[in-house]
Amino acid sequence: MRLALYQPDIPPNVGTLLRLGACLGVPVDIIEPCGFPFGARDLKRAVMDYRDAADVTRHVSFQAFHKSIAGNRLVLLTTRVDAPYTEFTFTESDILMLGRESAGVPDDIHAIVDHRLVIPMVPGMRSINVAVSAAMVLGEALRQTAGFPKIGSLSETTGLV
Ligand SMILES: C[S@@+](CC[C@H](N)C(=O)[O-])C[C@H]1O[C@@H](n2cnc3c(N)ncnc32)[C@H](O)[C@@H]1O
Repeated sequence: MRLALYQPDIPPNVGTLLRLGACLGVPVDIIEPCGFPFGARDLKRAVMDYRDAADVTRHVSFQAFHKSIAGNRLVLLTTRVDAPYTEFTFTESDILMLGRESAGVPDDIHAIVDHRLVIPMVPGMRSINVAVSAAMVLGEALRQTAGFPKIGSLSETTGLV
């Protein structure tokens, strides 16, 4: 399982997602251009010292990213479909892609992904925060594929939170 962030706009969201990936052992792909310098202070504040544990790959473009994942299913989380993620069968090699906070993904990318899933919302609500969306769906995907780290396999805690 991997997470992919399409041209993220908001540094604290990226920091939160890198921390999530570090804690769950899930690599994160960043599809550039980001809407901020990658070393932004508020990204560092959100990722804290989990940055070194995060497995991050930055791609210069969607095309470069797409080429690098050939053979894996690209699963887009989007508000524009009516296929709930709770009814989807995930596989270990799936890549869960999140759209940019301001605009999701463009139509051409929406059209070429392998699967599109929604987190069902109350009518009239626009969208859920991107990091919260990722956490919800990643949790279900890891549960289905027995992909969570094993309890007891984690290294000793540092005393930091
Ligand atoms: C703030 S939302 C972007 C909203 C944007 N207007 C759109 O239509 O995608 C950022 C990203 O979070 C994810 N997201 C937010 N709410 C979601 C939902 N209910 N179902 C699936 N993905 C969601 C999507 O990947 C989305 O592109």
